[in-house]
Amino acid sequence: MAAERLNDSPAQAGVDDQLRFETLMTELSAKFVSVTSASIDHEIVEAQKDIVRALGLDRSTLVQLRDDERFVATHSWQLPGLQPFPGFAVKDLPWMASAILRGDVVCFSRIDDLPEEAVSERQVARKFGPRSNLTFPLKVGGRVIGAMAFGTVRHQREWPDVVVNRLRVFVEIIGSALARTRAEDEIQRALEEVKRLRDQLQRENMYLQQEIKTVRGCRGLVGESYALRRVLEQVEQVAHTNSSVLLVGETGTGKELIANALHELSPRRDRPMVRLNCAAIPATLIESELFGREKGAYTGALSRQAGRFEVAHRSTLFLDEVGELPLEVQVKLLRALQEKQVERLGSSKSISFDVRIIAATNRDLDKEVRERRFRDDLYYRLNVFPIRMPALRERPEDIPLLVQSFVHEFAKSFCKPIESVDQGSLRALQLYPWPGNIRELRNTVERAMILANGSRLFISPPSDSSNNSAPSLLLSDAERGHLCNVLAMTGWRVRGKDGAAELLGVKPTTLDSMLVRHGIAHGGEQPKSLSPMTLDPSGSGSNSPASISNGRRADA
Ligand SMILES: Nc1ncnc2c1ncn2[C@@H]1O[C@H](COP(=O)(O)OP(=O)(O)OP(=O)(O)O)[C@@H](O)[C@H]1O
Repeated sequence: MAAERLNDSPAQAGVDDQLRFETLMTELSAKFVSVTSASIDHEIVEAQKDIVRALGLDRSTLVQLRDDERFVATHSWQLPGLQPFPGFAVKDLPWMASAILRGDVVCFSRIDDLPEEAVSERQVARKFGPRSNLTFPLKVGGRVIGAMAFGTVRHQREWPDVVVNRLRVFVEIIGSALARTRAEDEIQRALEEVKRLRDQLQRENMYLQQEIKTVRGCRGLVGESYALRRVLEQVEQVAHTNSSVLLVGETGTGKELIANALHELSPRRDRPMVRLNCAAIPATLIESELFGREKGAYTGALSRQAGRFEVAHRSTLFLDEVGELPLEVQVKLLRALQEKQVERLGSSKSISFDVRIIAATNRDLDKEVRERRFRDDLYYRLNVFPIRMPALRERPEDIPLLVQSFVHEFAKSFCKPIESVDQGSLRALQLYPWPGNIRELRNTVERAMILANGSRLFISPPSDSSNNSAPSLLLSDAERGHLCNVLAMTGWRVRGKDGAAELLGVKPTTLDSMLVRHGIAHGGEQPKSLSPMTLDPSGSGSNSPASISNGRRADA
C-alpha cells in the first residue's frame, strides 16, 4: 500500500507513491482555494477520506472549540466498522488541549511517546485509540479555533517529515478556507439584513408616501357644499386622464389644493408634481425656469439648469397664475406643448418630455383673450377641461366647517384649548363676502385665535373689506346677500309666521329653491351653521379636521 511505502525510509519509498501523494495534496489544496461555503463541509470530509486512504490511516477528525470549552467533532471520516472520534472537553484532555491552543503540532507514533504529564491522554488513547496520531492546530485569522487530527487505531506508524509538512500546509489551507467562507457567510447574512431593512424602508416609504398623499390629496379640502362637491366630481372625472386642466377662480379659493388633488389621484402620483408660479418670477427669468438653460446662455447664466418641463417628465406641471405669462413666453409655451419638446436656452438640442399640464388663473382669460393679452391658441390648448372654483361667498354653508378645521389647526399650534365658537360670529362670517376667500377666512381665524383668551372663540369678519376689493355689482350676489340678511333676521327660520319666506313675500318652496340655487342650504333644511357648534376639547386624539365634532370634510 502507498501508506506503507511512505512509512518506509525515503530511500525505500516509491517515487511513484510519493508523487501520487504530492499530486493529491496539490489537487486538494487547489480545490480549497476556491471552495464555497455551501460545499466546504462536504469537501473537508471528502479530503479526509482521500488522505486517510492515501496514507493507510484509520480515521481523521476535525474538532472545533465551542464556548462551553469542548472540542466538538464537526467533520470526520473513518474506515468502515470504526467509531468516529467523539471530541473532548478541555478539562478531560488538558495536556492535548493546551498544546493545541498554543498552536503546537502533536505527533506520536506510540502512546508511550506521550510525555509523563499527559496522563489522561495516555489513558484515553489506550482505551479508545489512537495508537499513532498527528494533530494540527486549526487557525482562523491567527486564532486557534480547533484542530485536525489524522491517526490509526489498529496499528502504529511513523510520520515522515514529508507527510507532516504537506499535511501542515493542507490544514493551514483548510483554516484559510474556513475563514474565507465564514466571512462570506457573514457578508451574506449582512446583505440579507441590508435587504430586509431596505424592503422594510421601502414599505415604510410607501406608507409615508401614502400618508403624504393623504395630507396633500383631496383630504385637505374641507367642505360639503354642493358647489365644492361638484368640483370634486369633476376632479374625479379628469384626474386619471392626461388632459390639460384649467382651474379658474378668485384668489384663495383652493385652486392649488385642487391641483394637488388632481395630481394625487392621477397615475402620475408616484412622481412629485412640479410647480411654477408665473406671477412670482420676473418675466425675464420665466423662460429659463420653464425650458432650462445652458451655462452662459445669457449674461448671468453662471450654471446649467434643467427647466421645469424636464423636471416634470412623467409627472404633472402646475402652472399657477398662468394668466400672468408674458406674450412672448406664451408663444414658446404653446410650441413646447404642441411639439412635446423643449430646447434649453443657449442650446439647439431638443429634449422630449411627457408632462401633464394643470394651469390656474384668477384672471378672466376669456376677457384677456378678447383684449389680446392672452393668446387664444394657448388658451384653447390649456382650456381642455376647465374647472371653476366657487368663491367662498357662493358656499357660506362651508364656513362653519372651515372655521372648525382652522380652529383645530391653530388651537394645536398656539396651545389654546378652544371649546366652542360663538354662533353670532359664525353668522357674521357667513354674511361677509370674503374677497380673499378661504385664505382670508383662514387668516381671520388665525388672528382671532391669537387674541382669544377663553374657551369660547369670538371671530369678527375683517372690517375693511372694501379696501381689498370692490363690492360685487352682480344681481345674483345682491340677491344672495339680501337672502342671508333676511335669514339672519329670522334666526334662519324659513317657514311660518315672520319666517323668511313671509318677509320676502315668496312661497316657502320658492325660497327653498332659491337657497339651493345660491348654495345657502339644501331642500329647505336649516343651514349647517345653525347647529350648535362645539369643538371637541380633547381633539379626540387627532388633529385632523375630520375629528372635529360637527366637522365634515370633502373626500374625493
Ligand atoms: N376647501 C378647502 N378646505 C380647507 N382649506 C382650504 C380649502 N380651499 C383652500 N384652502 C386653504 O386656503 C388657502 C388658499 O388656497 P390655495 O392656495 O389653494 O388657493 P388658490 O386659489 O390657489 O389661491 P391663489 O389664486 O391666490 O394662488 C390655503 O391655505 C388652502 O390650504
